[in-house]
Amino acid sequence: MNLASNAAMSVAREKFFSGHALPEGLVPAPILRSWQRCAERGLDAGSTIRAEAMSASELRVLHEQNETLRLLSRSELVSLRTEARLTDSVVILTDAKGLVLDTAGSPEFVGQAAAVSLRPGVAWSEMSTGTNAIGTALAERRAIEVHGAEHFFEPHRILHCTASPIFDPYGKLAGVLDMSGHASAEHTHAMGLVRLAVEQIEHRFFNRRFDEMTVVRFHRSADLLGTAREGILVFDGHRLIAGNRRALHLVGLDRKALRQSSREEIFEGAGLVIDHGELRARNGERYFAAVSQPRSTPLHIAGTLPRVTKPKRNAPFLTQQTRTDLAKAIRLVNAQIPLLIAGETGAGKEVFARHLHAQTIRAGKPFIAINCAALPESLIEAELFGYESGAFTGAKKSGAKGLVQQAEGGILFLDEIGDMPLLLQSRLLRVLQDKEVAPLGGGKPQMADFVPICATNRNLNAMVDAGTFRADLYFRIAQYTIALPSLADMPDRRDLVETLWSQFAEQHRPLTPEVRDQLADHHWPGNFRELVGCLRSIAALHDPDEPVLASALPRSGHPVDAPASAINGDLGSLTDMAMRRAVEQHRGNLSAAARALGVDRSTLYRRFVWRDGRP
Ligand SMILES: Nc1ncnc2c1ncn2[C@@H]1O[C@H](COP(=O)(O)OP(=O)(O)OP(=O)(O)O)[C@@H](O)[C@H]1O
Repeated sequence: MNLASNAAMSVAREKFFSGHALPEGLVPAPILRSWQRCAERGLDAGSTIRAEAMSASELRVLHEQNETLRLLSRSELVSLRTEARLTDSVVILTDAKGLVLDTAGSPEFVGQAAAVSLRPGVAWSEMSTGTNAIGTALAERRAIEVHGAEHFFEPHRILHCTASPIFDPYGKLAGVLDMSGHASAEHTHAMGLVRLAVEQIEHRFFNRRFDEMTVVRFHRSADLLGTAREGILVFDGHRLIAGNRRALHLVGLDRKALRQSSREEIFEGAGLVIDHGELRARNGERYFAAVSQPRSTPLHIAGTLPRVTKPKRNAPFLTQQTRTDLAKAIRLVNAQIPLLIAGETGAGKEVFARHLHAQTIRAGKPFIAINCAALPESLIEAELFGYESGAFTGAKKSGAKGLVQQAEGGILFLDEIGDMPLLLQSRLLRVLQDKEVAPLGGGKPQMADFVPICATNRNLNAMVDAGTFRADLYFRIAQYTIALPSLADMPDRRDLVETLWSQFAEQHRPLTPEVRDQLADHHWPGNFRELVGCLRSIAALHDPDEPVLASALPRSGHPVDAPASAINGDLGSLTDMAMRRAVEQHRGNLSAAARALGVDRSTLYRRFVWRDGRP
């Protein structure tokens, strides 16, 4: 700031703080609005600022509450740190209330910044710290620079701060990224750098959990699709639920439209048509577009967006303990620490692992599941590590990528790890140790970046003692073990039955307390798999308006009284009947029958192929 503007600022402050007049035209409008807000709240520019710092344990809680934001911002903080060191500045990440989470940058300036309380745990909202880039960006909900004496409080005159709010995909404030340096230095690029970094962070938020939505991504250049420069709109059925700045700008909307506007309004309103990978606007502008549909809906790009109904993918039922375990597991996976999930069959080990994956920083990357018990021993090695052309008789000419390589950047879920043959255990151990994998047939080793999550329903410790499981592999994969409870050990089974029923039979009448209690008290050796299968079958066999009678439920030795056709037998036969009916209707096509019933194909296999020996 030059001498003339310094003088103008002195006049402006004098006018404003003496209460004589509003210094309109002498200070930028957003700064003046901020001064007014501060004055209205009774802040006194001449008083000393009391910055209340947090205790170490309070700061730990704050960090935990903002774990996702911190993770998604980490690489931006690291890359801006270099720039900050060059300009003798500091980069600051705050939460949505302006509480400082992390700082990085020039060690000298970090020291000086700490003297004016720019340190973790301190609040930089306008109401606590007066006009400043963090607080004012939050209040104005836009990027802002606050220079020297534009700060409300005198001691902050030494600062030049640039900040931008960070929004999550749903338009909610998630935090602020700020760069602060000496007011006397040049900060020409600060605004550009902060904006770019925030764009990256906001884009990273979209990598998470939109599998079940229709996501439209577009950009003028095909090369920039998939980068932070693309526009993104996310639809849940017909409703616009998420979007980034670029996309909202193109369709002439702001964040307030999220959750309010429908796909038809937006596309018709802006005259947009999606056709063969292109998004065309009424004014003739063309964009390259990629549309991803909910996982189970076939891809369809031509014409306007297809109508899709959202398939049901309910959040799993978790006990209080499992929720606590999940929070820990997210942190461990983010720190690349292998996990072991132990639990009886059907206790939900894979469901838990998938739910966990969706909440880690690897969410946008693959989740590759392999059941070590289901693959013939001779194939596991090739399946896991891939092979070069001609590696063995029957190998594909082109060779094949192994599951380990397919899991690149994501999670490799090794189910029934106790069933992995000893020889392969050594190979897996080497891959985990070296973080490198060489395809069969003498292929060149390649770096592998994945986090292994193993699952077992066997006692691996006992297997180690018996010499059937390698101790060194056990220590490697079981750095942290999560034990999922069997249904019999769950404290809140009534709640569980009600929740699952409302998910799988939402059209049906609620269960009566008597029926619910009987289901909750029943012993389910197949755990969730069995209970869920049973509830689905009951729902399939009952008219939604018909109450489920207690007599239709399992009680040892009690006949099952199903509606329409009386079946004698226990709950198993009720389930069997629904399954057989579905298999017949789909002429023996197990995949189609499983889809219709909403169960895994493996469930039908288990019941028909393994038990009866034929479908
Ligand atoms: N927490 C849960 N909430 C609701 N349903 C669940 C939950 N966990 C599992 N299920 C249901 O049970 C079925 C089996 O779960 P999953 O395959 O995760 O079990 P598992 O422990 O991996 O079994 P296995 O040891 O036999 O491989 C799922 O398809 C789902 O329908």
